Amino acid sequence: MTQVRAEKPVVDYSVYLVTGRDLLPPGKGYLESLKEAIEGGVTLIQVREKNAETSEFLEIAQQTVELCRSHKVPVLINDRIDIALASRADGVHLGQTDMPVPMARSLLPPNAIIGMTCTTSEHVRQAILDQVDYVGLGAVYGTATKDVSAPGKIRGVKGVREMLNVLEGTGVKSVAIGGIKSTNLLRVLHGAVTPTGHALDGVAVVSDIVASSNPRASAERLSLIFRSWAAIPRGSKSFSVDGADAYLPANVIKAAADLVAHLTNNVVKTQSANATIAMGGSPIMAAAAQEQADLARIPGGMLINFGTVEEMDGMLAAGFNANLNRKPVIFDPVGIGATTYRQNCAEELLSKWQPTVIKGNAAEIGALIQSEEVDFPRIDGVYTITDAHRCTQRKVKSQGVDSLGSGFKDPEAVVRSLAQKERCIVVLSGPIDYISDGSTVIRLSNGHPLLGQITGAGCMLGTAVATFCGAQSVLAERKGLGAADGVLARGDMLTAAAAGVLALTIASENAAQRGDVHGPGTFLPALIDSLADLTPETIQNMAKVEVDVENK
Ligand SMILES: Cc1ncc(COP(=O)(O)OP(=O)(O)O)c(N)n1
Ligand SMILES: Cc1nc(C(=O)O)sc1CCOP(=O)(O)O
Repeated sequence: MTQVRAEKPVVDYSVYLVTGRDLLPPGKGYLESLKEAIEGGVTLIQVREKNAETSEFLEIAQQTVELCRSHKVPVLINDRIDIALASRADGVHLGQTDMPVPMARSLLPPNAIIGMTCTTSEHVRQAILDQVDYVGLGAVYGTATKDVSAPGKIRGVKGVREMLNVLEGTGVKSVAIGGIKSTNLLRVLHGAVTPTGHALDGVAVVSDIVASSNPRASAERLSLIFRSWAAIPRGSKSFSVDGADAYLPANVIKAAADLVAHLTNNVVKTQSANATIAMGGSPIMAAAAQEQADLARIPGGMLINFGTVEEMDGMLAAGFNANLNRKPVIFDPVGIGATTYRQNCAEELLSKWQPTVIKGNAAEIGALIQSEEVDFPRIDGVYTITDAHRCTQRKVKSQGVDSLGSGFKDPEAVVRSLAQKERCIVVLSGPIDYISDGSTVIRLSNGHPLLGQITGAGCMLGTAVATFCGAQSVLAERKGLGAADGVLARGDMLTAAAAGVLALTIASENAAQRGDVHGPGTFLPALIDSLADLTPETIQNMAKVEVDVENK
């Protein structure tokens, strides 16, 4: 341990490599791999030796410290205070069953870095009391590097976010660990942010670097993603809002023949495909998991509508690959309130990928909020959602895939809250449509009652949002806007979601006015016609828009 330093070193936790010699590819030396990883951008090293005898562990630790000193990268030792002291490392990482932090602190020099593994919020609270320097939060995902199969060990991105909430205002740093790779890093970083903007200080990885035959390139990828993400100011808006005009169709573009991939239910496939074409998009109904990687490379939007919940593998792969390629993902959790199975599926999907937009009716949005808040009681298929802050009761019923009842007492608060929690745009459909990014709420009052008399109108709304978000992201990319790798979808997705809702609801008003429309049967084809006839000017003239910006 270097005794001369009186103050704690400033540690960059961003790309934290935990070693694992057993994972090295054949022919790759430990120190060779480490050096390349450091050159690629690793900022902190932990020597983790689960099978070595003390003498071997010490030798490895000493060699690591020597190499890392010359690169000015701090070294921590997993579990063993004695090895940390003997190798003059910068500190230790302790697990829940290792030596208690106060005892470790009393043995180590005052400037030693101490990190602690946390799997629950309670662990985090204790770590704060113990004044650790940082916490390792996980496991985020399953991993072959360590046995995390015990119940509750895999926390997902939401679990990490929950633990981050506890850290707010404490100054204790945090990294996430477990199954993190360059392919899911951006999704982890984006999802693990609290409503006030508190985010991870870094990510800890083993296999993504150690098992690589090119650890320099692997570290560079992780480092680039982390830095691009960190460069985006959290809490800042990607747009400025002066009033409703900001959402009117100077911004409302017609989709320019970009691909809109649909994983949608069998009931609405034909009409959703026709609606997409009418809006200028190019639909593909593609549900197989095996084709999602190819599809995601084509610019446009990705709609995941689980109306008939049959293709879970396809939906898991679709969102994951869309995130990977920065394509907007529109999630329509049709009928999620109807069965526990659907709720579990939504939970699984949202832990695997980050939606850009969640679109649902009152029952669907209510069910999603309920699954976020454990103390929302569910009573006989009626969701009684108690807002702990306001002590009000709101009731939204779910029956089949339709919502009953009048919706929420405070829809603005609901969409804001869900958007903040899920870190995406939320569209709550109904007689008035509410759209929020967690701060701004847009209210749109267009639409016609005939929309409620045809099947799949809600699904077509999802299609319209996906078409406009897809087109917006393609245009943003073409203009070179927001091309940083740190964003999951390029372009102003709030405006695009509003544009999609306006397109369908205004088209419904125009269709209903036609002389040849006598009821739902004649309304549906007229609606497709009206979508095809829409112009930005029509939307501009007919849109009923109000915007509410939250002043924090
Ligand atoms: C950064 C980081 N976080 C968590 C762990 C896990 O530590 P622990 O719980 O002590 O388990 P083992 O690593 O000892 O198996 C870690 N090592 N690093
Ligand atoms: C060492 C470790 N600790 C974990 C925890 O959850 O506490 S997961 C883990 C292994 C992480 O390895 P990889 O990056 O290869 O998935």
